[in-house]
Order: sequence, then C-alpha cells, then structure tokens
Amino acid sequence: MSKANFEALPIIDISGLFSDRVEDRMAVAADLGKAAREVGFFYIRGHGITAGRIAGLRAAAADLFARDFDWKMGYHIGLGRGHKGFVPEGEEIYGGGKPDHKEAFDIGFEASEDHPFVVAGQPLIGGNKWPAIDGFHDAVSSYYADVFALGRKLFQGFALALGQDEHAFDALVTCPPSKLRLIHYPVDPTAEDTPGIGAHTDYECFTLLLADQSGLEVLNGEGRWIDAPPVTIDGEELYVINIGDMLEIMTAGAFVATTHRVRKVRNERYSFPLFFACDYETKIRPLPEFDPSGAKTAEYPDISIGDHMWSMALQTYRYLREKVARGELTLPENARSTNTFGQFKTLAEADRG
Ligand SMILES: O=C(O)CCC(=O)C(=O)O
Ligand SMILES: [Fe+2]
Repeated sequence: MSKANFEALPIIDISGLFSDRVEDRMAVAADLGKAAREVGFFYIRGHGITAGRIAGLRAAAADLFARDFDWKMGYHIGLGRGHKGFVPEGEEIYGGGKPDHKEAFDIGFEASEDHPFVVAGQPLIGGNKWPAIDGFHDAVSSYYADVFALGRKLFQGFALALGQDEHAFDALVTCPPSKLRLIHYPVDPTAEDTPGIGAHTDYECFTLLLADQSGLEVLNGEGRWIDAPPVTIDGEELYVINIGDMLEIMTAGAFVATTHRVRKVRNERYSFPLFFACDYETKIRPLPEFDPSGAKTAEYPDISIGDHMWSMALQTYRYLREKVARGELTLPENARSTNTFGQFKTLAEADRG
C-alpha cells in the first residue's frame, strides 16, 4: 500500500492552516496530501498547542500511573458503559500476538447521559471516569479540547487535500468516539522480545501523537521499520500524525493507513495519541472522485466508523473478548478481522498472488 520506500518522515509546517488567506491553507493541504499519499506518517510543526498544556498533561499522566495498581483498577475500562478508563497491562492483544507491555488510561469525547448518542446506546460514547486526582480533570480536559480543535483544523486541511470543500467533513464530527489515550510503557530490563505495542494500523481517520522517548516505528514499502522518535524544533514539540483506516477507505487506498508498532521499551516511556474519528454512525465509503466506477467501493465492507472501531475493540480487549465468547456481546455485521488495512492488506493480497 505504501508506495514510497521512505527512510525518514516528512515535517510539515501547518501554521498556514490558521491563515485567513486560502492560498496559505491550500499550500499546507498540498503538503498534507503528498505526505499522506507517499508515507502516511509525518510530523507537524506550527500546531499552536502550548508547551504549558503539554506539560500539564504529562504531569497528570505521571501522577496517575504512579498510583497503586488496585486504585487504578477502580477505574477499569470495563466498569460501567462507554469503554473508557484504565487499561491494565495484558488487557490488549493485537491479532492474537503477545499482549502489549503497557498500561493506558482512555479519555473520550465527553458526552452527557442525556446526549442522543448515549440514549441511542452507541457503544464507545458516554461520560469519562475522571480519576480523583487534584488538577487531573482540568489539565487533561483542556488538553483534550486543544488537541481536538487541532484535529478539526487538520481534517479541514485533509478535505482540501482531497479536493473537497474545506468544511465538507465538519458536520461529521459532533460527538465522536475519539479517544485520547494516556499510555505508560514501564521499563522492564528482563523483557527481551516483548513489544510495547504490536504492529497495527489505527482504526480512525488519523491520529495526533506526542511521545517523550523513541520506540515508535513505522513500516515502509520495503518492509523495513523506520524510527519515528520525538522531535523538537525551536522549542516546539512536533506531533506525529498518521493516517488511519477510515481515511484509507475514503481515498480508496490513495492515502495510506501505515502500519506501526512500539518496539520493546528500554526507557520508561509516555505517549499520548488522540484518535480523530467521525461520529459513530458515519458510513465511510470511498469519495466518488477516488472511485469513479464504484469498483473499489464494493471491496470495502459497508460499515460505520463506530462499528469498525467497536469491532476492533471487541477483538482486542480481553474483557470484551470474554463477553463475546460468553455471548453477551456480538460483533457488528460486516466486522472485519484485525490487521486488514495498510501493509497488512498489501501483504494479504501478495499471499493470494
Ligand atoms: O506509543 C506510541 O508511540 C504509539 C501508540 C499507538 O500506536 C497506539 O496507541 O495506537
Ligand atoms: Fe497506533
């Protein structure tokens, strides 16, 4: 799927997206489109998120993960509804491989109990489990708001890059199943071959990630893993942006949902991805310009973004797999198995000849 055998990831200055001049926004969109087509992974600078916001998030995460395991389990992701909260090590397993060597805390787009999507019973939507830590809610919810606003801006850039009206996708994002994950990879000097996170693509439209240590690796078109270490330029920490499954579908494969992983962790590591999604019921299909004959559309299952995300969760979280095995939950119709996008798709096609 990835055409370019890239050796390093592009850096795009996105400050032009905030300009009043459409030419400036178009120029950034052209860079975004090129990087999304050729690599599927890139850094952005000029993003406008303040160092103070990021520092607040880091301090909140460090405070949280330092707490007792039993205390954190009081916020377990499986308690209540909405699939948010603490994810202990071993809870997530990608594609039947080894459990990840990480713990996480998932914060969602805050939805009140009387929000129509909650009332409609959409999985993944609901209130957050805010841990009882002074300052945590303020630091994390204000970071969420800022990074989500940046995501909206980037989505407008992608709309332009796809030849759409700049605001074509705005109405698709009102109360989406978009998670901010706080991830902590503890050091384990004895872990010889345990991945931090096994190889995968992200399920949503795109991801905005900050990490404090190297370890993230991206698969290029030759099957080699390329480092995506944290980068700071002129005091600004750059975000890593990667294309997810949904933008791959919308572009019928022109944009690449690039496979990535976190190699075994030698230093304690924190990372913070925000998975930018459309509302749960949004049906994701190739845009007509990318599939004039409709042939490619027929290759993709007819599924909403939320059902795709939920079916991936049902297949990777231990507590959800157990519920499926007990018959308490079922996979949505047209659910795909895991690992069918990005280079996984290309490899499967190569296997089939
Ligand atoms: O920790 C990282 O750098 C990557 C995390 C990731 O790929 C994910 O959570 O989907
Ligand atoms: Fe990921």
